[in-house]
Amino acid sequence: MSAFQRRDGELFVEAVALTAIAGAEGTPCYVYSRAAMEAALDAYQSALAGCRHLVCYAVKANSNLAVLDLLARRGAGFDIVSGGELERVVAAGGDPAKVVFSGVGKQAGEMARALELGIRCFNVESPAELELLDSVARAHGVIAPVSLRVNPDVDAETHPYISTGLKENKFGIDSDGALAVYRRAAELAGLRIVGMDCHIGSQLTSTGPFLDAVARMLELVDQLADEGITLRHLDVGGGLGVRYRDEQPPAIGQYIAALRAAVGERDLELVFEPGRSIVANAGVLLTTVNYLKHSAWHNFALVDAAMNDFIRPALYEAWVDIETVSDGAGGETGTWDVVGPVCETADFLGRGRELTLRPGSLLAVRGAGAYGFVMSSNYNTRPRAAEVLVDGEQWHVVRERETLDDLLRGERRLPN
Ligand SMILES: Cc1ncc(COP(=O)(O)O)c(C=O)c1O
Ligand SMILES: N[C@@H](CCCC[NH3+])C(=O)O
Repeated sequence: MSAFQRRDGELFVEAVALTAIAGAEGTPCYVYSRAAMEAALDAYQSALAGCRHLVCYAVKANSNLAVLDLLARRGAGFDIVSGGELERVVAAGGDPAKVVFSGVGKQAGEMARALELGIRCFNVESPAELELLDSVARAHGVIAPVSLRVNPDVDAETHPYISTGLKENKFGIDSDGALAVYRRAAELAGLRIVGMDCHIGSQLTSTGPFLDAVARMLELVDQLADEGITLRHLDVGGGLGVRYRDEQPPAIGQYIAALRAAVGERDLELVFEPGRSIVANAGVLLTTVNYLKHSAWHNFALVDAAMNDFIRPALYEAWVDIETVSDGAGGETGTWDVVGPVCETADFLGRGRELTLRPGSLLAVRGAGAYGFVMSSNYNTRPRAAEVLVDGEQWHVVRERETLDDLLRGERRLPN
Protein backbone atom coordinates (compact mmCIF):
# COMPACT_ATOMS: atom_id res chain seq x y z
CA MET A 1 0.00 0.00 0.00
CA SER A 2 1.31 3.45 -0.87
CA ALA A 3 2.44 5.61 2.04
CA PHE A 4 0.50 8.47 0.39
CA GLN A 5 -3.27 8.12 0.76
CA ARG A 6 -6.27 10.38 0.56
CA ARG A 7 -8.58 10.51 3.57
CA ASP A 8 -11.70 12.67 3.48
CA GLY A 9 -10.22 14.54 0.52
CA GLU A 10 -6.89 15.29 2.23
CA LEU A 11 -3.56 13.84 1.15
CA PHE A 12 -1.73 12.08 3.98
CA VAL A 13 1.73 10.63 4.22
CA GLU A 14 1.54 7.70 6.62
CA ALA A 15 -0.62 9.11 9.45
CA VAL A 16 0.24 12.77 8.91
CA ALA A 17 -1.75 15.28 6.84
CA LEU A 18 0.47 17.16 4.41
CA THR A 19 -1.45 20.35 5.24
CA ALA A 20 -0.16 20.05 8.82
CA ILE A 21 3.46 19.90 7.66
CA ALA A 22 3.02 22.79 5.22
CA GLY A 23 1.30 24.82 7.94
CA ALA A 24 4.15 24.33 10.37
CA GLU A 25 7.17 24.38 8.08
CA GLY A 26 6.03 26.45 5.14
CA THR A 27 6.69 25.67 1.50
CA PRO A 28 8.53 24.65 -0.60
CA CYS A 29 9.22 21.61 1.53
CA TYR A 30 10.26 18.05 0.74
CA VAL A 31 8.40 15.36 2.68
CA TYR A 32 9.54 11.73 2.82
CA SER A 33 7.96 8.57 4.17
CA ARG A 34 10.19 6.37 6.31
CA ALA A 35 7.92 3.35 5.80
CA ALA A 36 8.03 3.68 2.00
CA MET A 37 11.83 3.78 1.93
CA GLU A 38 12.12 0.84 4.30
CA ALA A 39 9.60 -1.18 2.30
CA ALA A 40 11.59 -0.67 -0.91
CA LEU A 41 14.86 -1.70 0.74
CA ASP A 42 13.12 -4.72 2.26
CA ALA A 43 11.87 -5.70 -1.21
CA TYR A 44 15.49 -5.87 -2.41
CA GLN A 45 16.66 -7.75 0.67
CA SER A 46 13.90 -10.32 0.61
CA ALA A 47 14.24 -10.96 -3.14
CA LEU A 48 17.92 -11.64 -2.48
CA ALA A 49 17.34 -14.02 0.43
CA GLY A 50 19.25 -17.26 0.03
CA CYS A 51 22.12 -15.78 -1.95
CA ARG A 52 25.12 -13.81 -0.77
CA HIS A 53 24.31 -10.18 -1.42
CA LEU A 54 24.81 -6.56 -0.45
CA VAL A 55 22.42 -3.75 -1.29
CA CYS A 56 24.43 -0.54 -1.53
CA TYR A 57 21.98 2.36 -1.66
CA ALA A 58 23.20 5.05 -4.12
CA VAL A 59 23.68 8.04 -1.83
CA LYS A 60 23.38 10.54 -4.68
CA ALA A 61 19.66 9.85 -5.07
CA ASN A 62 18.80 11.35 -1.67
CA SER A 63 21.66 11.95 0.73
CA ASN A 64 19.86 13.36 3.76
CA LEU A 65 21.49 11.98 6.92
CA ALA A 66 18.16 10.74 8.27
CA VAL A 67 17.55 8.76 5.07
CA LEU A 68 21.03 7.21 5.18
CA ASP A 69 20.57 6.48 8.88
CA LEU A 70 17.30 4.60 8.47
CA LEU A 71 18.66 2.56 5.56
CA ALA A 72 21.90 1.76 7.41
CA ARG A 73 19.91 0.54 10.42
CA ARG A 74 18.14 -1.89 8.10
CA GLY A 75 21.38 -3.35 6.81
CA ALA A 76 22.06 -1.29 3.69
CA GLY A 77 25.52 -0.59 2.40
CA PHE A 78 26.17 2.49 0.28
CA ASP A 79 27.36 3.40 -3.19
CA ILE A 80 29.23 6.71 -3.08
CA VAL A 81 30.76 8.94 -5.76
CA SER A 82 32.68 11.50 -3.70
CA GLY A 83 34.58 12.06 -0.50
CA GLY A 84 31.63 14.19 0.59
CA GLU A 85 29.22 11.29 0.25
CA LEU A 86 31.64 9.11 2.21
CA GLU A 87 31.61 11.58 5.11
CA ARG A 88 27.80 11.64 4.98
CA VAL A 89 27.68 7.85 5.30
CA VAL A 90 30.02 7.99 8.29
CA ALA A 91 28.02 10.84 9.88
CA ALA A 92 24.83 8.81 9.42
CA GLY A 93 26.30 5.78 11.17
CA GLY A 94 26.84 3.71 8.01
CA ASP A 95 29.45 0.98 7.98
CA PRO A 96 32.43 1.85 5.72
CA ALA A 97 33.03 -1.88 5.22
CA LYS A 98 29.77 -1.87 3.23
CA VAL A 99 30.70 1.08 1.01
CA VAL A 100 31.53 0.83 -2.69
CA PHE A 101 33.15 3.86 -4.29
CA SER A 102 32.08 4.60 -7.89
CA GLY A 103 32.79 7.64 -10.07
CA VAL A 104 35.03 8.55 -12.99
CA GLY A 105 37.05 11.28 -11.28
CA LYS A 106 38.15 10.04 -7.87
CA GLN A 107 40.94 12.14 -6.39
CA ALA A 108 43.97 10.94 -4.45
CA GLY A 109 42.74 12.54 -1.21
CA GLU A 110 39.35 10.85 -1.52
CA MET A 111 41.04 7.50 -2.16
CA ALA A 112 43.29 7.96 0.88
CA ARG A 113 40.34 8.72 3.17
CA ALA A 114 38.38 5.75 1.83
CA LEU A 115 41.37 3.47 2.43
CA GLU A 116 41.78 4.86 5.94
CA LEU A 117 38.13 4.05 6.70
CA GLY A 118 38.42 0.58 5.15
CA ILE A 119 35.72 0.71 2.50
CA ARG A 120 34.63 -2.47 0.81
CA CYS A 121 35.90 -1.66 -2.69
CA PHE A 122 36.70 0.89 -5.34
CA ASN A 123 34.81 0.63 -8.63
CA VAL A 124 37.68 1.69 -10.86
CA GLU A 125 36.64 3.39 -14.09
CA SER A 126 39.88 3.84 -16.07
CA PRO A 127 43.46 2.51 -16.37
CA ALA A 128 44.78 5.87 -15.13
CA GLU A 129 42.61 5.65 -12.00
CA LEU A 130 43.93 2.12 -11.40
CA GLU A 131 47.53 3.35 -11.40
CA LEU A 132 46.72 6.25 -9.07
CA LEU A 133 44.86 3.98 -6.64
CA ASP A 134 47.80 1.59 -6.56
CA SER A 135 50.23 4.38 -5.74
CA VAL A 136 47.95 5.90 -3.07
CA ALA A 137 47.47 2.48 -1.44
CA ARG A 138 51.19 1.72 -1.44
CA ALA A 139 51.98 5.17 -0.03
CA HIS A 140 49.64 4.37 2.87
CA GLY A 141 50.98 0.84 3.33
CA VAL A 142 47.63 -0.80 2.58
CA ILE A 143 46.08 -2.89 -0.18
CA ALA A 144 43.11 -1.41 -2.04
CA PRO A 145 40.21 -3.76 -2.86
CA VAL A 146 39.36 -3.26 -6.52
CA SER A 147 36.46 -3.95 -8.84
CA LEU A 148 36.55 -2.71 -12.43
CA ARG A 149 33.48 -0.93 -13.76
CA VAL A 150 33.04 -2.31 -17.24
CA ASN A 151 31.19 -0.49 -19.98
CA PRO A 152 29.30 -3.20 -21.87
CA ASP A 153 28.06 -0.95 -24.69
CA VAL A 154 24.42 -1.69 -23.94
CA ASP A 155 21.58 0.74 -24.69
CA ALA A 156 19.69 1.34 -21.46
CA GLU A 157 16.73 2.75 -23.43
CA THR A 158 16.43 5.72 -21.13
CA HIS A 159 16.94 9.49 -21.40
CA PRO A 160 20.32 10.10 -23.08
CA TYR A 161 21.50 12.29 -20.19
CA ILE A 162 21.21 9.37 -17.76
CA SER A 163 22.44 6.57 -20.01
CA THR A 164 25.88 5.43 -18.88
CA GLY A 165 26.60 2.06 -20.51
CA LEU A 166 27.22 2.98 -24.13
CA LYS A 167 30.71 3.16 -25.62
CA GLU A 168 30.37 6.90 -26.19
CA ASN A 169 29.60 7.54 -22.49
CA LYS A 170 32.41 8.60 -20.18
CA PHE A 171 31.73 5.78 -17.72
CA GLY A 172 33.58 2.53 -17.11
CA ILE A 173 36.23 0.61 -18.98
CA ASP A 174 35.39 -0.59 -22.49
CA SER A 175 34.48 -4.25 -21.96
CA ASP A 176 36.69 -5.25 -24.92
CA GLY A 177 39.72 -3.88 -23.09
CA ALA A 178 38.71 -4.97 -19.58
CA LEU A 179 40.70 -8.22 -19.48
CA ALA A 180 43.94 -6.33 -20.12
CA VAL A 181 43.13 -3.92 -17.29
CA TYR A 182 42.39 -6.84 -14.92
CA ARG A 183 45.77 -8.37 -15.85
CA ARG A 184 47.42 -5.07 -15.05
CA ALA A 185 45.55 -4.85 -11.72
CA ALA A 186 46.79 -8.34 -10.86
CA GLU A 187 50.40 -7.13 -11.30
CA LEU A 188 50.08 -4.10 -9.03
CA ALA A 189 51.23 -4.68 -5.47
CA GLY A 190 48.87 -2.11 -3.96
CA LEU A 191 45.70 -3.72 -5.30
CA ARG A 192 43.57 -6.80 -4.63
CA ILE A 193 40.97 -7.75 -7.22
CA VAL A 194 37.61 -8.45 -5.59
CA GLY A 195 34.90 -7.97 -8.18
CA MET A 196 33.38 -6.58 -11.34
CA ASP A 197 30.94 -3.68 -11.59
CA CYS A 198 28.63 -2.22 -14.19
CA HIS A 199 25.98 0.53 -14.18
CA ILE A 200 24.33 1.19 -17.50
CA GLY A 201 21.98 4.02 -16.63
CA SER A 202 19.04 5.20 -14.62
CA GLN A 203 15.23 4.91 -14.90
CA LEU A 204 15.36 1.65 -16.90
CA THR A 205 11.90 0.25 -17.40
CA SER A 206 12.67 -3.25 -18.66
CA THR A 207 15.00 -6.04 -17.63
CA GLY A 208 16.39 -6.64 -21.15
CA PRO A 209 19.29 -4.15 -21.02
CA PHE A 210 20.27 -5.34 -17.51
CA LEU A 211 20.36 -8.92 -18.76
CA ASP A 212 22.48 -7.94 -21.79
CA ALA A 213 24.95 -6.19 -19.51
CA VAL A 214 25.11 -9.13 -17.10
CA ALA A 215 25.67 -11.55 -19.99
CA ARG A 216 28.66 -9.49 -21.10
CA MET A 217 29.99 -9.34 -17.53
CA LEU A 218 29.66 -13.09 -17.07
CA GLU A 219 31.62 -13.74 -20.28
CA LEU A 220 34.42 -11.68 -18.77
CA VAL A 221 34.10 -13.39 -15.37
CA ASP A 222 34.54 -16.79 -17.06
CA GLN A 223 37.51 -15.60 -19.11
CA LEU A 224 39.15 -14.23 -15.96
CA ALA A 225 38.54 -17.52 -14.13
CA ASP A 226 40.34 -19.33 -16.98
CA GLU A 227 43.31 -17.07 -16.30
CA GLY A 228 43.20 -17.82 -12.58
CA ILE A 229 41.63 -14.50 -11.55
CA THR A 230 38.57 -15.27 -9.44
CA LEU A 231 36.10 -12.64 -8.32
CA ARG A 232 34.22 -12.48 -5.05
CA HIS A 233 31.35 -10.32 -6.22
CA LEU A 234 29.40 -9.12 -9.21
CA ASP A 235 28.01 -5.59 -8.85
CA VAL A 236 25.22 -4.91 -11.33
CA GLY A 237 24.80 -1.27 -10.33
CA GLY A 238 21.50 0.50 -9.91
CA GLY A 239 19.12 1.88 -12.49
CA LEU A 240 15.80 0.17 -11.91
CA GLY A 241 13.11 2.66 -12.92
CA VAL A 242 9.94 3.70 -11.13
CA ARG A 243 6.48 4.63 -12.30
CA TYR A 244 6.12 8.41 -12.55
CA ARG A 245 3.27 8.39 -15.06
CA ASP A 246 2.53 5.34 -17.18
CA GLU A 247 5.90 3.58 -17.20
CA GLN A 248 5.70 -0.09 -16.27
CA PRO A 249 9.06 -1.03 -14.79
CA PRO A 250 9.38 -4.54 -13.40
CA ALA A 251 8.73 -4.85 -9.68
CA ILE A 252 11.88 -5.06 -7.56
CA GLY A 253 11.29 -8.78 -6.93
CA GLN A 254 10.87 -9.55 -10.64
CA TYR A 255 13.98 -7.62 -11.58
CA ILE A 256 16.08 -9.39 -8.94
CA ALA A 257 14.71 -12.78 -9.91
CA ALA A 258 15.66 -12.20 -13.55
CA LEU A 259 19.21 -11.21 -12.62
CA ARG A 260 19.60 -14.08 -10.15
CA ALA A 261 18.52 -16.51 -12.86
CA ALA A 262 21.06 -15.02 -15.28
CA VAL A 263 23.90 -15.42 -12.78
CA GLY A 264 22.82 -19.00 -12.06
CA GLU A 265 24.88 -21.16 -9.72
CA ARG A 266 28.10 -19.17 -9.96
CA ASP A 267 29.72 -18.55 -6.59
CA LEU A 268 29.42 -14.78 -6.70
CA GLU A 269 28.07 -12.39 -4.12
CA LEU A 270 25.55 -10.09 -5.81
CA VAL A 271 25.89 -6.36 -5.18
CA PHE A 272 23.23 -3.81 -6.17
CA GLU A 273 23.41 -0.02 -6.15
CA PRO A 274 19.77 1.13 -6.27
CA GLY A 275 18.93 4.78 -5.71
CA ARG A 276 15.72 5.91 -7.37
CA SER A 277 13.79 2.68 -6.77
CA ILE A 278 14.32 3.06 -2.99
CA VAL A 279 13.40 6.72 -2.54
CA ALA A 280 11.66 8.31 -5.56
CA ASN A 281 8.08 7.47 -4.73
CA ALA A 282 8.70 7.87 -1.00
CA GLY A 283 8.84 11.66 -1.37
CA VAL A 284 6.82 14.68 -2.43
CA LEU A 285 7.67 18.33 -2.84
CA LEU A 286 5.05 20.59 -1.28
CA THR A 287 4.52 23.94 -2.94
CA THR A 288 1.95 26.72 -2.68
CA VAL A 289 0.26 28.59 -5.52
CA ASN A 290 1.11 32.28 -5.25
CA TYR A 291 -0.62 33.66 -8.33
CA LEU A 292 -2.84 32.57 -11.17
CA LYS A 293 -2.09 34.29 -14.47
CA HIS A 294 -3.82 34.03 -17.82
CA SER A 295 -2.37 34.77 -21.22
CA ALA A 296 -3.84 34.31 -24.68
CA TRP A 297 -2.28 30.84 -24.89
CA HIS A 298 -1.71 29.57 -21.40
CA ASN A 299 -2.95 29.55 -17.88
CA PHE A 300 -0.04 29.80 -15.48
CA ALA A 301 -0.06 28.77 -11.85
CA LEU A 302 2.92 30.53 -10.27
CA VAL A 303 4.06 28.44 -7.34
CA ASP A 304 6.72 29.01 -4.69
CA ALA A 305 8.92 26.04 -5.76
CA ALA A 306 11.10 26.41 -8.82
CA MET A 307 13.68 24.69 -10.97
CA ASN A 308 16.30 25.45 -8.33
CA ASP A 309 14.29 23.26 -5.91
CA PHE A 310 13.44 20.47 -8.34
CA ILE A 311 15.28 20.51 -11.63
CA ARG A 312 14.19 17.23 -13.22
CA PRO A 313 11.37 18.72 -15.33
CA ALA A 314 13.65 21.49 -16.66
CA LEU A 315 16.69 19.28 -17.20
CA TYR A 316 15.15 16.11 -18.63
CA GLU A 317 11.61 17.31 -19.39
CA ALA A 318 10.70 14.72 -16.79
CA TRP A 319 6.98 14.27 -16.07
CA VAL A 320 5.93 14.14 -12.43
CA ASP A 321 2.42 14.05 -11.09
CA ILE A 322 1.12 17.24 -9.48
CA GLU A 323 -1.99 17.18 -7.34
CA THR A 324 -3.83 19.42 -4.95
CA VAL A 325 -3.35 18.35 -1.35
CA SER A 326 -6.94 19.21 -0.32
CA ASP A 327 -9.83 18.21 -2.56
CA GLY A 328 -12.71 20.61 -2.65
CA ALA A 329 -10.64 23.63 -1.64
CA GLY A 330 -12.24 25.39 -4.59
CA GLY A 331 -10.83 27.61 -7.30
CA GLU A 332 -10.68 27.75 -11.07
CA THR A 333 -10.74 24.47 -12.95
CA GLY A 334 -8.57 24.53 -16.03
CA THR A 335 -5.40 23.43 -17.75
CA TRP A 336 -2.41 24.96 -16.03
CA ASP A 337 1.31 25.29 -16.58
CA VAL A 338 2.72 24.98 -13.07
CA VAL A 339 5.73 27.29 -13.06
CA GLY A 340 8.13 28.78 -10.53
CA PRO A 341 9.47 32.29 -9.91
CA VAL A 342 12.90 31.71 -11.53
CA CYS A 343 13.83 33.78 -14.57
CA GLU A 344 14.04 30.93 -17.09
CA THR A 345 11.36 29.67 -19.45
CA ALA A 346 12.46 26.15 -18.50
CA ASP A 347 11.34 26.86 -14.95
CA PHE A 348 8.31 24.60 -14.87
CA LEU A 349 7.25 21.68 -12.70
CA GLY A 350 4.52 20.51 -15.06
CA ARG A 351 2.74 21.75 -18.15
CA GLY A 352 -0.84 21.38 -19.27
CA ARG A 353 -2.17 19.96 -15.98
CA GLU A 354 -5.87 19.67 -15.26
CA LEU A 355 -6.27 21.16 -11.80
CA THR A 356 -8.66 23.25 -9.74
CA LEU A 357 -6.58 26.05 -8.27
CA ARG A 358 -6.78 29.30 -6.36
CA PRO A 359 -4.05 31.46 -4.85
CA GLY A 360 -2.99 29.61 -1.70
CA SER A 361 -3.69 26.11 -3.06
CA LEU A 362 -1.22 23.59 -1.66
CA LEU A 363 0.21 21.20 -4.27
CA ALA A 364 2.14 17.94 -3.92
CA VAL A 365 4.70 17.15 -6.60
CA ARG A 366 4.95 13.37 -6.49
CA GLY A 367 8.01 11.20 -7.18
CA ALA A 368 10.29 13.83 -5.66
CA GLY A 369 12.16 11.61 -3.20
CA ALA A 370 14.99 10.85 -5.66
CA TYR A 371 17.18 13.40 -7.42
CA GLY A 372 15.08 16.16 -5.86
CA PHE A 373 16.62 18.09 -2.98
CA VAL A 374 20.09 16.72 -3.83
CA MET A 375 20.02 18.49 -7.20
CA SER A 376 18.69 21.76 -5.82
CA SER A 377 20.69 24.96 -6.01
CA ASN A 378 20.62 28.57 -4.87
CA TYR A 379 20.00 29.95 -8.37
CA ASN A 380 18.31 33.35 -8.19
CA THR A 381 19.59 33.49 -4.56
CA ARG A 382 16.79 31.24 -3.41
CA PRO A 383 17.32 29.42 -0.10
CA ARG A 384 16.95 25.66 -0.46
CA ALA A 385 13.80 23.99 0.85
CA ALA A 386 13.30 22.25 4.19
CA GLU A 387 13.19 18.44 4.34
CA VAL A 388 10.80 16.51 6.59
CA LEU A 389 10.69 12.79 7.33
CA VAL A 390 7.40 11.24 8.40
CA ASP A 391 7.49 8.22 10.68
CA GLY A 392 3.98 6.95 11.43
CA GLU A 393 2.17 9.65 13.38
CA GLN A 394 5.32 11.68 13.90
CA TRP A 395 7.31 13.91 11.66
CA HIS A 396 10.76 15.36 11.96
CA VAL A 397 12.47 18.29 10.24
CA VAL A 398 15.58 16.52 8.96
CA ARG A 399 16.97 19.57 7.24
CA GLU A 400 16.07 23.13 8.09
CA ARG A 401 15.13 25.55 5.38
CA GLU A 402 18.16 27.62 4.40
CA THR A 403 18.24 31.27 5.42
CA LEU A 404 19.54 34.22 3.46
CA ASP A 405 22.42 34.38 5.96
CA ASP A 406 23.32 30.81 4.97
CA LEU A 407 23.48 31.93 1.36
CA LEU A 408 25.72 34.94 1.97
CA ARG A 409 28.07 33.10 4.35
CA GLY A 410 31.63 32.95 2.99
CA GLU A 411 31.16 35.71 0.43
CA ARG A 412 32.89 39.05 0.82
CA ARG A 413 33.07 42.40 -0.87
CA LEU A 414 36.28 43.64 -2.46
CA PRO A 415 38.87 45.17 -0.15
CA ASN A 416 39.18 48.94 -0.58
C1 LIG B 1 27.43 4.25 -10.34
C2 LIG B 1 25.98 4.41 -10.02
N1 LIG B 1 25.38 3.51 -9.25
C3 LIG B 1 24.09 3.62 -8.92
C4 LIG B 1 23.32 4.66 -9.37
C5 LIG B 1 21.89 4.71 -8.95
O1 LIG B 1 21.04 4.67 -10.02
P1 LIG B 1 19.46 4.65 -9.80
O2 LIG B 1 19.12 5.81 -8.96
O3 LIG B 1 18.93 4.77 -11.17
O4 LIG B 1 19.13 3.35 -9.15
C6 LIG B 1 23.90 5.62 -10.21
C7 LIG B 1 23.08 6.70 -10.83
O5 LIG B 1 22.59 6.49 -11.94
C8 LIG B 1 25.27 5.51 -10.53
O6 LIG B 1 25.87 6.43 -11.28
N1 LIG C 1 19.68 12.89 -11.95
C1 LIG C 1 19.04 11.84 -12.75
C2 LIG C 1 19.56 10.49 -12.44
C3 LIG C 1 21.04 10.43 -12.58
C4 LIG C 1 21.62 9.22 -12.06
C5 LIG C 1 23.07 9.47 -11.81
N2 LIG C 1 23.90 8.35 -12.07
C6 LIG C 1 17.55 11.96 -12.62
O1 LIG C 1 17.07 12.82 -11.95
O2 LIG C 1 16.82 11.23 -13.24
